Amino acid sequence: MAVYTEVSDEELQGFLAEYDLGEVLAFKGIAEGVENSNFLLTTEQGNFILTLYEKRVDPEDLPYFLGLMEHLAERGIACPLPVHAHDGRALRELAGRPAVIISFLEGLWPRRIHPEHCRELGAALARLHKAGSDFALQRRNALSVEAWRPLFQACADRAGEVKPGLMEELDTELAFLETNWPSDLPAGVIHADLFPDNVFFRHEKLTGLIDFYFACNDLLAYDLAICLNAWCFEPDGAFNATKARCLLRSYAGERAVSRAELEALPVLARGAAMRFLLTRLYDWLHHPPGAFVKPKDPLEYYKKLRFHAEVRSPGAYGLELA
Ligand SMILES: Nc1ncnc2c1ncn2[C@@H]1O[C@H](COP(=O)(O)OP(=O)(O)OP(=O)(O)O)[C@@H](O)[C@H]1O
Ligand SMILES: N[C@@H](CCO)C(=O)O
Repeated sequence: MAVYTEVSDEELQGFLAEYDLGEVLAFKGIAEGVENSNFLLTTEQGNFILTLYEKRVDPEDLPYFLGLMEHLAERGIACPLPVHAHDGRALRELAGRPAVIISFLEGLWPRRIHPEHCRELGAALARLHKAGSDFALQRRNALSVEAWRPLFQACADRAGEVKPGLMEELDTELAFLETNWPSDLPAGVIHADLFPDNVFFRHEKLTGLIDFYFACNDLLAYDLAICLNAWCFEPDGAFNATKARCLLRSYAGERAVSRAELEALPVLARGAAMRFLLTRLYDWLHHPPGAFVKPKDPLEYYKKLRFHAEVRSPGAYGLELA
């Protein structure tokens, strides 16, 4: 479960004295999530999430993530809003960690994806991209194509434990991606990790987007490719063209997708698969024995990578070139 740092009652009381949230009614750790420690905090003012940022979040990036949530929320995107303390600051410290209280979003993430979820997601992603277009801060994508070879090298000597011959195959694939990665497509703020567990729904209507801690400036269509991988494959590995069509068409209904973006979709989806394959492989090979967070399956993303490598035309994803 994702509570790496415990917070004592005294620490919590001292911390909350800086805010106008009233008395604490309940406080408990949240099991989901793997990166940070999250707590559900209920006060006289309602429900909130208290997050303590753990080692993998660079504190220098926090003003970008928090500023982005504020920027998007002000423009009508259903995302958490950081709560400011008396001194005006949202980013503070608790139990030796950078800490923030954010607003609580209603809804549940979907355990079984229906085409309607993908339709809702496509429109929300496009709105997020449009709302991010005038966000003033910049953050480079630290997990884009230049980062993949160092990650690959950090796994190279043990990847055969996961699948014989995997490294040889990934080496060839990486060389292809490094040569063919597009750079001249529309760019802006992307979420970069919009998996089902980061999107809340009620009765198939999208109610919120969370976890902006990989957000950065990169190609907008790359975000679409990440969602295609995370939402449009079945648990048995089969690609679901209906879900992809729903996702892409509803995205395109909100933000026009250029011909160049569509043509680049197969390579972007290969790259998106490589990114999550490598981070999962790294975590699989490097997680401490007995750690309570179960690493995610890297081979799920190997199968997605193989699928996209065979795609000859973006029509396979259900959007035709104009
Ligand atoms: N604003 C929010 N409103 C309601 N619930 C939230 C909110 N933020 C986080 N949660 C809850 O906390 C859980 C973990 O949050 P989050 O995904 O941000 O964690 P994380 O540690 O960054 O994990 P990961 O990057 O692995 O998804 C979510 O699954 C959700 O249950
Ligand atoms: N969404 C990521 C993990 C958290 O960032 C994955 O499924 O590999």
